[in-house]
Amino acid sequence: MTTITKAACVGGGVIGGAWAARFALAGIDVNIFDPHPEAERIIGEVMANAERAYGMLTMAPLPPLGKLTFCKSIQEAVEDVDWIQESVPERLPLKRGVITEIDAAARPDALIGSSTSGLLPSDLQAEMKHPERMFVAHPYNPVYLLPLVELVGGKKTSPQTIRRAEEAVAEIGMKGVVIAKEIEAFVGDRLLEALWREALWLIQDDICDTETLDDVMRYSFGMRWAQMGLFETYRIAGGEAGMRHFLAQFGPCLKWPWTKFTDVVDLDEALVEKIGAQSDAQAAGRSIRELERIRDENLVGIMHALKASDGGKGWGAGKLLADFEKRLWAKGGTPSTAHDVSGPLRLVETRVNAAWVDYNGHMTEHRYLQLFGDTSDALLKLIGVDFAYVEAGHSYYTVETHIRHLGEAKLGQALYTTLQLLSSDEKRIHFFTRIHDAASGDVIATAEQMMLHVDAKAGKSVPAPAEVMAKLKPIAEGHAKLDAPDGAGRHVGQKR
Ligand SMILES: NC(=O)C1=CN([C@@H]2O[C@H](COP(=O)(O)OP(=O)(O)OC[C@H]3O[C@@H](n4cnc5c(N)ncnc54)[C@H](O)[C@@H]3O)[C@@H](O)[C@H]2O)C=CC1
Ligand SMILES: C[N+](C)(C)CC(=O)CC(=O)[O-]
Repeated sequence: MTTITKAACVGGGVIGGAWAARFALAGIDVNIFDPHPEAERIIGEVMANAERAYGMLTMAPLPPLGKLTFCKSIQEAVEDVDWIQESVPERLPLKRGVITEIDAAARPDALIGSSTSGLLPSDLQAEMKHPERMFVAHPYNPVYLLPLVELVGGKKTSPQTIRRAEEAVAEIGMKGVVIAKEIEAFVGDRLLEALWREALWLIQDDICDTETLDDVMRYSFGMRWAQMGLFETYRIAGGEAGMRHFLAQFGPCLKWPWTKFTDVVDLDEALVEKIGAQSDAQAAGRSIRELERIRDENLVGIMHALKASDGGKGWGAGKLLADFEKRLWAKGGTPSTAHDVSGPLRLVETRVNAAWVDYNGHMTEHRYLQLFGDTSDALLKLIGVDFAYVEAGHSYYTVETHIRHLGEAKLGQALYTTLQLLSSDEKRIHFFTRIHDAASGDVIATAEQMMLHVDAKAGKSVPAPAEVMAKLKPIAEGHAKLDAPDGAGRHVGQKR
């Protein structure tokens, strides 16, 4: 299994910055080289949006955020990393020069992916000493949310490189699709170019403006394409007779004058200005960062819908997200060292991200419950109730929660949680969790909760097995010596 422990991004614009966010959110440290004087600010803003998006995307325990290091040269950025992603502007001589420089400084076993949207990998690797480890890894914007990477090898790329790349991107929640033969623009951009060319003609010929064209897409086939591609969609459109009927009915239309595919519109000054003005009007004053946030919210919603599809098994990008989360749950929260049971267990470290903040400017209610839930999940992992245990048919369910809010948590604030067992037996675990401000240690919220051990299929509580009880025992014994927490056993009510 190929995993990336450290990555480098050469070029940190729209795509390089979002690659950096994808890596960092998967817990990978990233070196960045980009000569742009404001690269750090720009990537910082992309990171903020990406963290906000992941806060909405998943409740699975993300690894600690990878560290971003801004480097002064390509050599410094790439010399000690496993994966280098080149994302400099789309010009062959520039890209080839940069990739050749990366090749000279990188470890011979490091993988080198190019974000190019259409250049041939054979052309990019032409001057490399170790071309066998170079390939196209073409992502889609925003790279931190859209999971696809087209993996395209050149004449000198080894099959092993493509296999390693496929494995490595899977580990960061992406779907590597291997393109069988190199061709300009690969698969995705060939399709997009065809659509884009036709769209430009429709604007040039005053058939519609940019907003109308976008409405035609987003209220119709745009919605379809997130969940089924062209062929699966058209199979259904063929009715009960399926694809063959569809081809018989609509195949001949391709010969009618419905498209102008062979002609490329002349993007002269007038057309550029026309599209620019229509696009400005469509944006209605929203900044690019605002539009990115709206786009991200929509994409997260779509992925959540797809995750619930096919009777809960997940579909397409939603199934991929579910599988990624399984891996995060399997890895996350697993204690690396034995816990000291002479005090409350310190279990979760986190930071308030933008998606957690409400209109009052502080962490919103349900995110407290999420943190309490993450903490009880961490306790369960500690006593052997992990993903495999749950899949085998048993689990703990929370049956009662009492939360007290004692302070506020603001955007970016570092927090940690501690958990104290109050009592336990074969069926029940009664416990008290505190959320602390990481800087001062002050308690900002507490929860008293009860969990029941259940047989999930039978839908009833049953005694936990001996191996779980054996792991629970030392914690229970240690915590039996502690004073009852202030606030335990409280109920909601006014003093009369
Ligand atoms: N923007 C998009 O929607 C997509 C772009 N791509 C591909 O990603 C690549 C980058 O495109 P964008 O990020 O959109 O461009 P961009 O213009 O936003 O970013 C390019 C960055 O490269 C930096 N740069 C220029 N020369 C450099 C050098 N010698 N070394 C290091 N950095 C250098 C620039 O300062 C800039 O920050 C292109 O190959 C493009 O085809 C791929 C998928 C989608
Ligand atoms: C416009 N583009 C060719 C750079 C687009 C892409 O390469 C993929 C995308 O994200 O649309």
